Amino acid sequence: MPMRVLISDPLSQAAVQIFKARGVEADFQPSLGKDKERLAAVIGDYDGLAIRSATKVTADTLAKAGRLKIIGRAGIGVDNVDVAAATARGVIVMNTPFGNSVTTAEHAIALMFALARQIPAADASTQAGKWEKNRFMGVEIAGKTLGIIGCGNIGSIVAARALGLRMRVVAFDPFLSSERAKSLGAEKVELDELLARADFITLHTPLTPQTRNILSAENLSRAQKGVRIVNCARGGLVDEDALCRALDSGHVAGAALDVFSVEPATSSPLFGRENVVCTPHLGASTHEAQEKVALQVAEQMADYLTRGAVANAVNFPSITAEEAPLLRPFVELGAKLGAVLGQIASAGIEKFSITYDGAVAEQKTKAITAAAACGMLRVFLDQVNPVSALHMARERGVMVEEIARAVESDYESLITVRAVTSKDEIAVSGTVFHDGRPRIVRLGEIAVESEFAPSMIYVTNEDKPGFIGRFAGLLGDAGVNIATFALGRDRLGGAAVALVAIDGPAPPATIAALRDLPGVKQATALQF
Ligand SMILES: NC(=O)c1ccc[n+]([C@@H]2O[C@H](COP(=O)([O-])OP(=O)(O)OC[C@H]3O[C@@H](n4cnc5c(N)ncnc54)[C@H](O)[C@@H]3O)[C@@H](O)[C@H]2O)c1
Ligand SMILES: O=C(O)[C@H](O)COP(=O)(O)O
Repeated sequence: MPMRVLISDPLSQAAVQIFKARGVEADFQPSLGKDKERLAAVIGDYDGLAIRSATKVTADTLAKAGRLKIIGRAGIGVDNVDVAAATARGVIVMNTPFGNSVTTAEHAIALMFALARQIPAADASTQAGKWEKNRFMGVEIAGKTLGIIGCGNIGSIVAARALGLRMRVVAFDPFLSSERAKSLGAEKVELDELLARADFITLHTPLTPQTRNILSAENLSRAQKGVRIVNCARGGLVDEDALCRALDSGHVAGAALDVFSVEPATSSPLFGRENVVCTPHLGASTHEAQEKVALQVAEQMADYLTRGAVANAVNFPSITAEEAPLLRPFVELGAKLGAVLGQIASAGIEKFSITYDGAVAEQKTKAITAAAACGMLRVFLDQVNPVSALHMARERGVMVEEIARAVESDYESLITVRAVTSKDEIAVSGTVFHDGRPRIVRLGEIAVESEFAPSMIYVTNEDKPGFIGRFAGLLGDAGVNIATFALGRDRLGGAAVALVAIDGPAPPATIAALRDLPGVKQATALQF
């Protein structure tokens, strides 16, 4: 069945062409996203959902999206998607982090000029035939200080443009290094200093618990009298009621807002003021930006749906289309090793660790770790996939640890999964040979080499004469055909393991009988 994608927001039609060219069916319904009920009614038919900011993907919507594998945001902010709920359901959420940055930075600069020269009000007055030349006295931008709150992709582009306009730039961003600030030509400052020095403040952070109301009543009062504020990032960064009061008192000389705490913003106490300029979330709305984000999101989504490549996902590590085939055998190995661990564990798993030795340590190990955790959890849970596995492990209190070491071993690449249970610690190691087929090479500390088969029996026993004959005889008497038989022991007369591939699932009665054989410590049926 071909993959199907729903485009539920007004993306450029270029996205449809890309999906088609890549063999993915695309349904272009650009206003559907605004209608929650209709979206919930149809979402179950799709493997992918391509959106902008109007479609809200809630946990309820996701609960109806049984087939959904990926949500692609043609833009930057994914705050209209319940990413935690998507992750828990194993749905990849990806965005296009750079496609509209220049356009949005340009909108911020345009809004700053609109404020400085009161262009919207002057335009309305002039077109009303008033010619009020003396009414609109502006402020020059050159020589003024611009305070940038959030100096990531868009903030840095704004900084570069502002320096070109001969402004001084100060930036507050806890994740901006002084070196990076210097290379941008900006001065890194704390928020209080920015507030005290800026003539214009522009916001470019996501909306997070830390940034919500970052321009609160208190912080607005700390800003210079006559400050002008631009918000082209997210509604909620500025306390809108406090801003109204600061505009009323004249402490804030003007504000230009592209985003609002409630959108669509069809009424607001901020509306109708001469010194307030508003646009309807137009930051990303240029032909160029929309073409870029639509093409990029369609490419990324098609790459994932058809080739397993992951780019710009906010809830999964990136894997390029070139890396995907190289990674695949290790992902398969990880999943199978995890499945062994989950099936042989005799008590609840408290900690899961995975160690990468040799060449594999250079690969995208996070994807392998996710697959291994998924393999382990799938023994206990139906609804888990590599995207949701780490979330589900954490939710169940299982600590996950990943260790990558460039050490040499007997194998070019060696992966060891280990589980600490409430009773003991168990470990399984494996590798991928040049034939691309994963193999088990160690169970605990005992070397034993075996390929994976759909049905296997795992036995640990005391190394005593006659055991193998009794074991094979019991299987023969039960009509269980042995395909391969791998044995290992730590020392003569010590602990031994057997890994037996059989043709068809092991009958439970046979496993029970195996457990009764003298010297057997554990007998477990394995399924892959
Ligand atoms: N109006 C629009 O149409 C439009 C268009 C594009 C992007 N945006 C929004 O603009 C925002 C910024 O986008 P970006 O691409 O620059 O993102 P980005 O991730 O590159 O940059 C965000 C910056 O904010 C900083 N930050 C985070 N928490 C902070 C805090 N508490 N205080 C100060 N700084 C903090 C981060 O360190 C980062 O450098 C996003 O929310 C995005 O959704 C809006
Ligand atoms: O985060 C973004 O990319 C912007 O808010 C753009 O939103 P839009 O795609 O709805 O214009």
